[in-house]
Amino acid sequence: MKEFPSDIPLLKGCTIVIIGSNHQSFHLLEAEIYQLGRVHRFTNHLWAVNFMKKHHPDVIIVRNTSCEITLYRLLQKHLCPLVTPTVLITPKVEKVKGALGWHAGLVDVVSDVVSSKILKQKVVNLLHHKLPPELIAPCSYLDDMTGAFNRAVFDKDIDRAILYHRSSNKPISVMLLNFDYFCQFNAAYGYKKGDDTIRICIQSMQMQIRRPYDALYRYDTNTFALVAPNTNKANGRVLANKLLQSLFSSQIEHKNSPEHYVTASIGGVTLDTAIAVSSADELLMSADNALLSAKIAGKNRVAWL
Ligand SMILES: Nc1nc2c(ncn2[C@@H]2O[C@H](COP(=O)(O)OP(=O)(O)OP(=O)(O)O)[C@@H](O)[C@H]2O)c(=O)[nH]1
Repeated sequence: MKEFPSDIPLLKGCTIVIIGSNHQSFHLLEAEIYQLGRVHRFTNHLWAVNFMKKHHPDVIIVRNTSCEITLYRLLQKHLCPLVTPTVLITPKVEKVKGALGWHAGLVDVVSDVVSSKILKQKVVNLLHHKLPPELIAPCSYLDDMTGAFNRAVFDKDIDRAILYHRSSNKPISVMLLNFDYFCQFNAAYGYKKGDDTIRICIQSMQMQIRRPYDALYRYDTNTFALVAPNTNKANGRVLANKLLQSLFSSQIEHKNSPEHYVTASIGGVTLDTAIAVSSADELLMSADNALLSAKIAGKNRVAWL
């Protein structure tokens, strides 16, 4: 078998993420991968997802005997389709092959009895065929300023969330969060400080969002959307209040706000059996109306429809 030399410039500095249990037999299998570039290994898939949001890997290898499908769904949710080639190593190749993931960047499913040399060669081939960055850039899925998912991802996810609700009957809470008195903030501290403040606030809110399928998106300028599947109205309100509480307790000075600190308002709506909406637009209009009620009622609060 002809091998690509692994020291050619293309492979230098590549980033490979391996996700999966930390068993000794896997170390043997993965040993050759470590020669290819910077390898980051995670046993916790959420840590891996957080890492990958910041440092876009060139290849992902998922290795987990018990829950490949759950793990893969999670990757599918958090990573932009087709951007990062993903190889799944599993004892159940045939089962997984027919299941899912192909449209989301999965390029190969290999058995866990594959040899380490073949695995390495597969990864090298992927690195060679990876799209150049200028072609990948338009597929970006994160908002550059805050690291939240961007509007394009939101538009797809909200439609998917509504379909999921229809087929499962499980509730979905959707919130719109808008910073208060932000025009005055910019006027007092400058636009650059305004940008930095939005970034810090959103990053600290991300820490409060613990459930893996909850996601935060930049919806429009200084408005952010949170979609929380399997979350009823009561729990949605709890989460919204937790976010506002954490923002307020950060005590970021805002001398032109009556609260003296940066605050935000949230409008929420829960899609459940009591509410029938025909489209994402209708759902978002309800969340927007709730946001307006929170603003009219005095800001720094949650209003729910
Ligand atoms: N620094 C900064 N400012 C932004 C950004 N996006 C929007 N803004 C500013 O936010 C202000 C608009 O926010 P609005 O929510 O419409 O109005 P507001 O002044 O916050 O008033 P309320 O929402 O009623 O409290 C404008 O001054 C925008 O320039 C951004 O990315 N960075």
